Amino acid sequence: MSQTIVVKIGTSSVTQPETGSLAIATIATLAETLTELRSNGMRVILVSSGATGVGCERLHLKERPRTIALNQAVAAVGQGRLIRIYDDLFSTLRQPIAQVLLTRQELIQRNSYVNIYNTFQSLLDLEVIPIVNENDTVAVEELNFGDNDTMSALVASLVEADYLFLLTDVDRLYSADPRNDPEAEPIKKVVTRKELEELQANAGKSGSQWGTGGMVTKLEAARIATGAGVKTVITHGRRPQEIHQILSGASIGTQFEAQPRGENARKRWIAYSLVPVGELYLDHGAVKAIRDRGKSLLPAGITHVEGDFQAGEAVTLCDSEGKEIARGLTNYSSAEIRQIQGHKSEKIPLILGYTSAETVIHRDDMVSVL
Ligand SMILES: Nc1ncnc2c1ncn2[C@@H]1O[C@H](COP(=O)(O)OP(=O)(O)O)[C@@H](O)[C@H]1O
Ligand SMILES: N[C@@H](CCC(=O)OP(=O)(O)O)C(=O)O
Repeated sequence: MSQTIVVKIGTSSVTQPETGSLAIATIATLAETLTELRSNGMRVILVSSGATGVGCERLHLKERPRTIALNQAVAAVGQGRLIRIYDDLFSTLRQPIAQVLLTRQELIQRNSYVNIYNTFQSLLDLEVIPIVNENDTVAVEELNFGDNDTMSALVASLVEADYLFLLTDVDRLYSADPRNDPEAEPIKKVVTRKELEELQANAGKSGSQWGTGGMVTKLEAARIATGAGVKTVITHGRRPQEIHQILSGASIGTQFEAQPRGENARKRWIAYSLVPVGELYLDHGAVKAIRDRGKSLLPAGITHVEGDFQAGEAVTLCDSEGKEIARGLTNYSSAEIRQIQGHKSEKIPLILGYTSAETVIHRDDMVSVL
């Protein structure tokens, strides 16, 4: 079976830091590298940022737009220009590409998530390189990604990629932001979940002027991707050709080992793509049953409900101290759960006048925190 690789390139790499104009040499080398990988039989997806940055340059704006409407308008200007450059370069190399614009909303909806999966498979079977970006022009504020790091990890999980490359404007992750701290130590390898969580706890929040995420979102992307069995590498975007050496085992960038791809695809969708809209607080017995024995959640173990949600939406399950232990899709709305919490399942028809399910969350619809 051929390998699948997802390469994400940030605004800081597709544009010139001084002028904001397109970094043509970088994009050309990236196109050559990805075309070579494709010709070697790999399935390749490119996630490219830059719509807003390129739109700003086209419209002579000196900084990123501060209002949503302006950002959406500027991204619409830049995206066309960006894809045109990619199409020109890849066409010269006789490599067909496709533009795929996604929103978080579509990755939350199970049916559109499955549709996106099928579309990617068809494009990859056709030996096309899909070029993905967030559909900034229609994304709503409460549910946008903002940066493409998280989205590229969800795409890598969706297609069960072997590798995710996060190309940025530093050569790897450091113990602190190297722009501000000359003593920052390079980090070459991250092997365990615990090491990754410690890095996440220490990560600074600053990014470059045009990028949005900084290292915080790259570490979150690494958590999602490695949890889905995808090896993840943070490396310099100005040298895309190094992807070849990394695939041959060279120690370049920061390399995160993949965890075993344990959960099935639907459970990964619940764990990473959904955005929980409420919280259920559980008593000690329910926490133990779920965490240690993988049981379903019954109304008897619920002590408190936060938020307003409908049946079928995603919620977080918390212990009595508010620590998340799992998340899942609820069979009842928040209003119904407030009535049945603390009661045995056989009381549900007496209280509500009907029963939708014995469980509030069935174990098939639940994942423990990864
Ligand atoms: N611990 C760190 N190690 C490396 N870079 C860091 C770290 N913390 C913050 N950064 C900053 O993150 C920036 C890259 O993030 P960002 O600008 O969002 O890039 P991109 O546009 O590629 O997504 C770097 O220029 C660097 O200044
Ligand atoms: N979708 C947006 C991504 C914004 C952005 O700057 O992202 P990144 O450079 O990946 O931190 C765009 O194309 O402008």
